[in-house]
Amino acid sequence: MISGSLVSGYWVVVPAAGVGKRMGADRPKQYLPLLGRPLLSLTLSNILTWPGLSGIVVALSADDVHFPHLPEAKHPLVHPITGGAERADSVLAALNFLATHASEDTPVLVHDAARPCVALDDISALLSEDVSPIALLAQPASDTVKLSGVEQGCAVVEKTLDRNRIWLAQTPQRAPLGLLHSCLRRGLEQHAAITDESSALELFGHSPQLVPGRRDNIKVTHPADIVLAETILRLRYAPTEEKR
Ligand SMILES: Nc1ccn([C@@H]2O[C@H](COP(=O)(O)OP(=O)(O)OP(=O)(O)O)[C@@H](O)[C@H]2O)c(=O)n1
Ligand SMILES: C[C@](O)(CO)[C@H](O)COP(=O)(O)O
Repeated sequence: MISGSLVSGYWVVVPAAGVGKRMGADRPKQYLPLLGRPLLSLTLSNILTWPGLSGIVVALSADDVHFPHLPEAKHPLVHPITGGAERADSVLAALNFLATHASEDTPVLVHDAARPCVALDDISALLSEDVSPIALLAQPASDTVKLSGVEQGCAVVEKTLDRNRIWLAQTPQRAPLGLLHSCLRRGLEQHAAITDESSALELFGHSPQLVPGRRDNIKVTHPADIVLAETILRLRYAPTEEKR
């Protein structure tokens, strides 16, 4: 149960400039059909329902020819920009744009285009005034977690980790615009390995709050994830009687 009011006036950055190597499809995975609609269209239309949204900056590949055909491309709150070589570069490009359009204390949520299933109750949890201004959705580990080593070319167990301290990071990840912009820019200048916004903030001593997220906020990465995401969305939006 979410207590307290929700943060409003935030912007959402959507990194959508990837090529989807692990998907191995005939087009970037963000344009593959889910329930008959391009994945990115589902994610953007989901975000456009979030309360208190000021705008969306979507980072696209320089050679993206699909985006203009999405209905959301014409939405006044959606601002396309050109992304970069890696996800972090795309997020930085979006923050460079935002820095000329919003104040440094504006809350920013970064959400993967590849996560169309994020639920509104998770967004409300992340936007709660009770939550730290630097926070991320994450799934507490429910399986036993192994740290791997290599022996004779095979992955072997090096040790079992305490799963009570293991969380699988999701998105959105939230931070004030100026802080995230500075940490990401400086982290990339230092050639640090930055695979999410939290890791850029951690580089400079920040400890983002972990907000428990639903297991069905999956990142569509491999071919099997398409059917899984469609099943999640069908169950999410099916009429009540069909959910039994
Ligand atoms: N240069 C990049 C690389 C990735 N992304 C985005 O970051 C999100 C998460 O990245 P991932 O799931 O790895 O997507 P891809 O990089 O496309 O996948 P792959 O690694 O299989 O190529 C995706 O929405 C992707 O479009 C991006 O904006 N810019
Ligand atoms: C940001 C992220 O979704 C958190 O789990 C993940 O790091 C993205 O990784 P990817 O390799 O860019 O998909």
